[in-house]
Amino acid sequence: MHDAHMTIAAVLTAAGSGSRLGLDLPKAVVPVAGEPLVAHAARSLLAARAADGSAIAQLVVTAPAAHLDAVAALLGDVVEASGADVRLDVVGGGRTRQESVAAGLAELADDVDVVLVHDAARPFAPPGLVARVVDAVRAGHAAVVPGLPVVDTVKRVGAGDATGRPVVETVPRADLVAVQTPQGFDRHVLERAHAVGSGRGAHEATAASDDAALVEAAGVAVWVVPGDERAAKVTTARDLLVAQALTTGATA
Ligand SMILES: Nc1ccn([C@@H]2O[C@H](COP(=O)(O)OP(=O)(O)OP(=O)(O)O)[C@@H](O)[C@H]2O)c(=O)n1
Ligand SMILES: C[C@](O)(CO)[C@H](O)COP(=O)(O)O
Repeated sequence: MHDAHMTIAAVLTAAGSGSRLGLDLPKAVVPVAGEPLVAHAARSLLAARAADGSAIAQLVVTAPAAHLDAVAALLGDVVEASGADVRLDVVGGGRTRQESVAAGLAELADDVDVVLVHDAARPFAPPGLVARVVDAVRAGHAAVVPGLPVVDTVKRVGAGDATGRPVVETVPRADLVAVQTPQGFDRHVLERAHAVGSGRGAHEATAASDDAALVEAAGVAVWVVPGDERAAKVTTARDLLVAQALTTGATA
């Protein structure tokens, strides 16, 4: 894990439908500031430089089946504009995010040692955050996630009725973080975690909502580094309005 010549790849998940956003287009190809979310996310990944100056060498994008060619053309332009020598692969996604990441991992080049997994739905994760995650993996942590403190009071609730649910307890929040992407991994740790957890991936009810959960379930420690508010996820129509406002400088 301390080899200065490790090769970095990123799996950029963009194959979701965006059902909570509720538009006709898949979420990753919805434009903000004139460009689809997936293009913004890819540009940020490619702009990142680790402490030793290294950058992402392979970008694997998971895309909706009906948009494979369009996403490949779009991301080809982003890679070309970056001026970097980057291998680009675009693959069809799976039924869940977990399956999509697994499909992306299957495309990794042999010499890749460090894998980032990032959501196109987090289009404005700054390059500095990407670098922070890579540097922590290189420092010896096999699994690294960015996390932000939880600002609301958090309560566990029980089964209720049509009017609401009863509080079971107030959860102490000092030790809680809200986890973002990109998440960074030793390649073999992530591949093994996906292999162990593959039986969960077919259905949303059982699939892991992030890759670190699969690594935890495989018994490997996960390390948290400071997250960044700019890496917020676009999930709902309101999130999209906020992203549009922040990129144009307007108030939301
Ligand atoms: N089968 C899937 C589902 C999700 N994703 C990606 O995983 C990221 C996080 O998922 P989420 O925000 O839940 O996206 P959607 O599944 O598109 O949204 P929704 O749950 O509202 O349908 C997104 O970049 C999304 O494109 C994916 O690649 N393949
Ligand atoms: C991976 C993730 O973005 C980390 O916060 C999140 O788990 C995705 O969750 P979703 O249920 O797919 O929105």
